[in-house]
Amino acid sequence: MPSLSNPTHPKGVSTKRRSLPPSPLPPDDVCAEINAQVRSNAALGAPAFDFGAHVRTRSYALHDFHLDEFKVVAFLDDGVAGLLPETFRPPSPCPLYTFDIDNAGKKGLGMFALRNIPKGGLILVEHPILVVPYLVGLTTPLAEIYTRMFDRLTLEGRHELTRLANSESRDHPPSLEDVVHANAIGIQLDVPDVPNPELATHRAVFLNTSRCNHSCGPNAQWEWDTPTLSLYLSAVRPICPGEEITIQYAPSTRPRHERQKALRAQYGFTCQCQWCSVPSAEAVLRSDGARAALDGFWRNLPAFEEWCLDPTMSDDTLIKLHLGALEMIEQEGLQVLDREKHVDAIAMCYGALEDVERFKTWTARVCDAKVRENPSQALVFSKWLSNPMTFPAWGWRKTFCGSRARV
Ligand SMILES: C[S@@+](CC[C@H](N)C(=O)[O-])C[C@H]1O[C@@H](n2cnc3c(N)ncnc32)[C@H](O)[C@@H]1O
Repeated sequence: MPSLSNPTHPKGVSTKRRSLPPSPLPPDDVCAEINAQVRSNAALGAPAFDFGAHVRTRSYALHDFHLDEFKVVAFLDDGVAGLLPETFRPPSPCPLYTFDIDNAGKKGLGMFALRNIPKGGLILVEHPILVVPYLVGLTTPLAEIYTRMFDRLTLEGRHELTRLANSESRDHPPSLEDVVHANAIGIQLDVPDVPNPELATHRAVFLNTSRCNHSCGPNAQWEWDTPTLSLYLSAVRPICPGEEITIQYAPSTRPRHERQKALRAQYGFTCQCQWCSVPSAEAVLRSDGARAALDGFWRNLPAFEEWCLDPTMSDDTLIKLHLGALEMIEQEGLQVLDREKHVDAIAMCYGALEDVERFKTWTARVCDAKVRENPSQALVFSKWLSNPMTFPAWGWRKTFCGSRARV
């Protein structure tokens, strides 16, 4: 694991600009196919993408970033490279001895916890070894670009990179392109505000995080941080020593058959996670139902203000819905879905019902959760905790719908 503790790092030296010549315009059918793929991919956020214009306006260069002892090689659009900070800030210190890489059975290798990791606990902080655009707007073969990148890595970096998993393609020996595709994590870099900008999504390969297998009920999540050029991996629920540390490669609220289809199409494997291996058709139905309900939860939920004003809804309508969501999150291992929003909403409902005791219980839970991630918000909630009547919606439901049975 590289040490990440030095002060600031120079941005790194890029090689000559336009290290690859601009491409001729690709054939119409190629453009149409890529346009259809990119436009329909909600995660890329580019519904009007135009590959022809993309290729015409792209100019790339290779960059080396020397961060402490670690070398990052990036192939970047010039506009994107120009938006990177002049110096990268040092990331938070990396916790020691949180994980090991070990055998994960049919999934190959995996990452396993070496000690108890609390919910929200940092598991690892890591720079990528390679960064490439999600879609390279050049007709230069990708293999050529990857070879150039590979040649710039340190000996140790090359060794580690080639030991990562390959995609499951059986029809040719694994190439660097296979390794990148099997191991890349989609990070977002800033793009210039110009017509036909580069896509913000980039593929980044990490020597440790790329060992995390996928789970449809993952116990960890990552966050990308451009100012430090690093990824932060943290636990979304408590993790025990020996437990495998997993992340999600694709959103996990779709039904099982759709999740499996997407993972096969995008990554070439059949998911073996515990949530895909439930024992019976009934269990699959139950799981799919819960995931569908969570997927549409916020879209289908009556607004808090509407509930406060509408006497035809019962006092516990929203509370029951949020408690149900919390139960489904536990059942499906979907703590990645921000359960705190439900806790927050339940506290608000009790405030609107002037239920001091329950308002305090749930607000205390909100405070606990926010202390780490948003201390200034935690302060506001702790003010409401010590004096519930300062909560802005205090008694709204009671005022508008009259006094009703407590829930
Ligand atoms: C990013 S790598 C993860 C680490 C990998 N297992 C290794 O040995 O280095 C992705 C590959 O791991 C395997 N994998 C990850 N999650 C899996 C899962 N839930 N079920 C089956 N295989 C999985 C697949 O072979 C996939 O192509």
